[in-house]
Amino acid sequence: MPAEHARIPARSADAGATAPTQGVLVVNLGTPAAPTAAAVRRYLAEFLSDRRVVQVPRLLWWPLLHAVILPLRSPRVAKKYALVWMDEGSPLAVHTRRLAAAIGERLPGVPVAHAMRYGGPSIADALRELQAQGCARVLVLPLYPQYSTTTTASVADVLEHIGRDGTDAPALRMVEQYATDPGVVDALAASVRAHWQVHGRGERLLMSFHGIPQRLVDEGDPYSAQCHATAEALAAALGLGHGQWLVTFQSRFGREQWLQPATDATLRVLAGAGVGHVDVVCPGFPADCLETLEEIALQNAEIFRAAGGQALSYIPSLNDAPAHADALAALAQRELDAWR
Ligand SMILES: C=CC1=C(C)c2cc3[nH]c(cc4nc(cc5[nH]c(cc1n2)c(C)c5CCC(=O)O)C(CCC(=O)O)=C4C)c(C)c3C=C
Ligand SMILES: [Fe+2]
Ligand SMILES: [Fe+2]
Repeated sequence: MPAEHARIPARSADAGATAPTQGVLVVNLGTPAAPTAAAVRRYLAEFLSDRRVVQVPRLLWWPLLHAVILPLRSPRVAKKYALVWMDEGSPLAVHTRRLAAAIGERLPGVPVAHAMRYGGPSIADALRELQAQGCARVLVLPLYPQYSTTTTASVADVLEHIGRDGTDAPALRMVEQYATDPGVVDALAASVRAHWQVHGRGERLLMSFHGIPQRLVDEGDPYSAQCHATAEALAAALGLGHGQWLVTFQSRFGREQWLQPATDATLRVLAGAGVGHVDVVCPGFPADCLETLEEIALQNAEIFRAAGGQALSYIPSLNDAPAHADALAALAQRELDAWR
């Protein structure tokens, strides 16, 4: 299934006869610059001010965010970041940077950059950089395999603004989703099999995706359906039968009903039912981050053990694995070829 893409108008759409130089911009969510309360607060302030992420009316949300949520949450979350921080920085930043470089190695003659939706490097700066390298057209590849209004559409918002604000910018297209891209699904399946070879096979494979409010799905957000499509494709590639795998949703934020079933509650149920070993893979996270390394591999592993389970085995994200870079470079190349 080809990745869908949206055309985003840009002022400087090229009209020349020679093929314009094409570039690729890999975009991820963003992450704090340091595992400190101050840096986490700056990051969360930008992230949680995005109307795509929190839809509470601003008059209510702004005071609640700045007077309650940021002061309470930032120091607590900073301690979690500190547990998974790498020598070169936040895992999300490190893996995104490495993956973009690996994609670039596979696309000779095509400049490849990376950017973050929140924090830096900014999408605007990265596009200026690609333009300075001669790119008249840039394919934007958000590292969100499943489309959501909370994530992908927020990247599109930024691109639309850049296309409209009158500044000279490359022509832009965006990959909207690649939930069942065969190359990525095969890379995921190979990574699960490799993990089983080294660590043995758990009694269940739990596929845990980041949640969103159920209300958004009711309003038409295709995210949940695409998570299930990814999971079905991965289960098929692994030859898993009914009962051997489950889809769950993690990282709930706020008091609203989020997508069900929840990863932590499911782990408690499995442990209570006598399941000793579970494997957890997070196919919605192309790069390891706080939500995989701390929430799943540390916190949920502890929840599972405390509920009577023996071991939760976390299968890392694909990160800059060669098969992952191969698949995303091939996806980008197909999109670039179709844009000639
Ligand atoms: C699959 C991608 C993601 C979706 C969909 C998503 C929705 C979403 N997230 C929040 C709130 C938070 N998410 C946080 C961290 C975080 N989220 C994603 C991805 C998706 N989020 C990633 C990759 C990360 C990790 C970032 C990192 O630095 O490693 C956080 C920050 C951590 C915390 O304070 O707990 C928040 C907050 C909402 C509200 C939402 C949908 C409405
Ligand atoms: Fe999130
Ligand atoms: Fe979380």
